[in-house]
Amino acid sequence: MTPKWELVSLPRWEMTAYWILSFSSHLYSFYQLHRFSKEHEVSLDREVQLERGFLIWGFKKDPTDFEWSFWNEWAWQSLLWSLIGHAVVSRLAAFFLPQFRLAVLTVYGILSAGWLLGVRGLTLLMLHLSISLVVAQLRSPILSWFCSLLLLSTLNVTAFQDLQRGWYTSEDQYYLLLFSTAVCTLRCISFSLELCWCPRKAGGPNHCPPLEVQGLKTLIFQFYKLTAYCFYHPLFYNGPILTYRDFSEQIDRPVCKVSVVYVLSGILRVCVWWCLAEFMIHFMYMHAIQSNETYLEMLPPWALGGLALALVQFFYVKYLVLFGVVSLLVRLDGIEPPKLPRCVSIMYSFTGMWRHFDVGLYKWLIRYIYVPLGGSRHGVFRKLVSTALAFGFVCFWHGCHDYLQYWALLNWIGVLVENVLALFFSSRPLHHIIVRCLSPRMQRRGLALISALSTAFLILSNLLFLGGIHVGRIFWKRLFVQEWRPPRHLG
Ligand SMILES: CCCCCCCCCCCCCCCC(=O)SCCNC(=O)CCNC(=O)[C@H](O)C(C)(C)COP(=O)(O)OP(=O)(O)OC[C@H]1O[C@@H](n2cnc3c(N)ncnc32)[C@H](O)[C@@H]1OP(=O)(O)O
Repeated sequence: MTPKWELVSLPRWEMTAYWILSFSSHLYSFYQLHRFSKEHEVSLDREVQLERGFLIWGFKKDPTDFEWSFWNEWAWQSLLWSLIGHAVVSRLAAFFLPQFRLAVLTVYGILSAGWLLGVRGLTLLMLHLSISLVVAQLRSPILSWFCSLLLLSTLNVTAFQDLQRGWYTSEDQYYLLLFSTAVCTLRCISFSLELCWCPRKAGGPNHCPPLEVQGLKTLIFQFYKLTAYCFYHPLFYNGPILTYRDFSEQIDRPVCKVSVVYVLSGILRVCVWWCLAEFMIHFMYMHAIQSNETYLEMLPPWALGGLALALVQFFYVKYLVLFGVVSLLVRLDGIEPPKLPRCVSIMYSFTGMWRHFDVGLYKWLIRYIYVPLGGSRHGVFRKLVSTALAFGFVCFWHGCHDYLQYWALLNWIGVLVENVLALFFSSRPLHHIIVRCLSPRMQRRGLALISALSTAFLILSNLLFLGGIHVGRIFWKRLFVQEWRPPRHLG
């Protein structure tokens, strides 16, 4: 058996010192980025049209984070009201028609989706669902996968994109359809694979709702279940993703009694996160700056660090808001949502990052890709392949752009290097030497030192995801190449 590392805690004064150092360097680098934003406000305004700010008096606001502006606009326009409507309908149905609650929620979900996506958008989604269900009748996971990937790839075909754009008066409506179709595909994959595996499972009726009996009646019943799962309103547009198994096990539970304090504290928490995200884009124009290479080259070192931190922190706070709102509603329906993302500033490894950031997607990837391909229990080669295909799928699902391919490759390498290092340091002779030469506290400090390297590459790879290739390239050049070169003597 490989020996295990036991990590002890460090003295309290030392931990306090690290927290203070980390916190103050965050704040100082944000302040430097703020100064840079203010100094270049006029030219940034000319380039990206900063908006009139409202949160802090006299400040402008950087509106160039597409996802944030997009969901905020939809939220105020309609989504907030339809989500509140869902909560009311769900409560009323639980009270007056408990046995038909799922049917009521399904009708509500379909009507809400149709209201925003139109009849043609709704028909497209129903077509995806029907095709997936028909293929799943063959009970072949490979065929189901093939069909889902084919459906997913249609989202990137220009002719289909143009056709769908033509259905709407605004680009935003098209994007709403695109996002909901992409998330729906994940649900279709989940449903189809559960259906394929169902007959083989010994789980009994709890784990295996009556999907395995053949016949038209069953097919209609399955379609109803799939529609209820895909059109469940709180999770419909943007997730987080729940597997069909988790959804079907929990949706029939009686809705929980709501304490007003619980709801109000949940709403308050989301409002605080929303204000924090808005504060960040009023205080620092990080998205406008990252879109222009000249600014990236000009940024002083602290402001450059501040930019990287601000980009990843903003992404985290954004997802606290987006997932936080729907998680609150989902919990009121008696369903346990995936945990919210963990703060990115306390992440120090690739492995940990993906376990704790989008927990719903992680569980989905583990259940439908990683474990079926062997995962970590069938040798190194299977682990290499399973990890590659997990990242490969995420890259494909996001559209397979070139910067996503680099992101997936770097993350794959990152996860593998961490696994190799963990094996290396746990190997008997080395473990023995380390335990003899280093005190438990020094072992922990050593791990922290190694993790610093991992963290640096983790930030770099995710900057590629958030900003594209040019951002990754300039950060690589400025932080990893230039900063480590010995200074040249003049004269
Ligand atoms: C100071 C500032 C720092 C900032 C820091 C930067 C942060 C910057 C953030 C910005 C964020 C931007 C960008 C985000 C944008 C997206 O959110 S998109 C991202 C979507 N997510 C991904 O792409 C992640 C893809 N990768 C993964 O999900 C995981 O790495 C993988 C590939 C599944 C591997 O997971 P893993 O946990 O390493 O796998 P492993 O431990 O081997 O196995 C997991 C479990 O399965 C079990 N298992 C494995 N194989 C088997 C088997 N054959 N049979 C049964 N069970 C098995 C294991 O026992 C284990 O069980 P538990 O220990 O959990 O009980």
